Amino acid sequence: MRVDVVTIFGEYLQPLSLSLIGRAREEGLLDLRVRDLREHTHDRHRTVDDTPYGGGAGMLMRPEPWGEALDAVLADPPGDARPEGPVLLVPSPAGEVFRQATAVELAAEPWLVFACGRYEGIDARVVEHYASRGVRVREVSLGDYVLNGGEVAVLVIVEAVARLLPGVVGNAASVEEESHAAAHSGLLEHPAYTKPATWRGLDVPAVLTSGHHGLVARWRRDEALRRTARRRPDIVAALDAARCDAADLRV
Ligand SMILES: N#Cc1c(-c2ccc3ccn(Cc4ccncc4)c3c2)n[nH]c1N
Repeated sequence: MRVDVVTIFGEYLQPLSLSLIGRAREEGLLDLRVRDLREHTHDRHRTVDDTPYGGGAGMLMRPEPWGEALDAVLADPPGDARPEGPVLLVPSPAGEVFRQATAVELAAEPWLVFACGRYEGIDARVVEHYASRGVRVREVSLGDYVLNGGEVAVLVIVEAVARLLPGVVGNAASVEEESHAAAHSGLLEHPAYTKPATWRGLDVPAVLTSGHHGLVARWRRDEALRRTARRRPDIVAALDAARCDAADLRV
């Protein structure tokens, strides 16, 4: 997978050189390229922002540098790019919420491009322009809280997507068994334990040392349901609704 990131704070993305994602880059599973938006400014102060039309607090990012930067990225496609080009991801507090299902979708793409805004965001015509040119543009949000820019979202999204690529996470089965994984029917993960069997007076649940795989599976499922019901009633409600829909289809 090729990933291009346009940003004014490239050093924010240095964590993507570490650990599993760093190794994936070294092994050629992930080709991550960070590009400096300021290279597409032409004034002495390398200005990327200006005041918002209509007034309001803060500054917005000017469209011209973004147009030049994104045109340059799109003019340099990877060999396996789809005919329809990349998915252009624009982190934004007003975006669709990024979920595991989004990560699964994006992991099937050969090329992702991120436009990392700062200040109060990017002039809206940038998204409008590239969408009108047929680029698949998605404004995405990490959730209902406010960050200072898009770089943190890129760290999260690149890690969530890259770890789904074959060969990135050593034990592919563990990826399948995690919280929110489809194989787990979207439930939260059950509690997990390792040695010692007793730690500070706390014992590992006896069923897990029983050697009875059926009972272990049942206990894990029950614990996942219990934890999900307690912490994420929204997931339980969505699963119930989906089950009702499926039942309606069977009538
Ligand atoms: N993804 C994501 C986000 C962001 C986010 C993303 C990109 C930018 C660019 C600039 N800002 C700052 C800003 C802009 C407008 N309103 C308030 C703050 C950003 C925030 N905030 N919260 C999330 N979940």
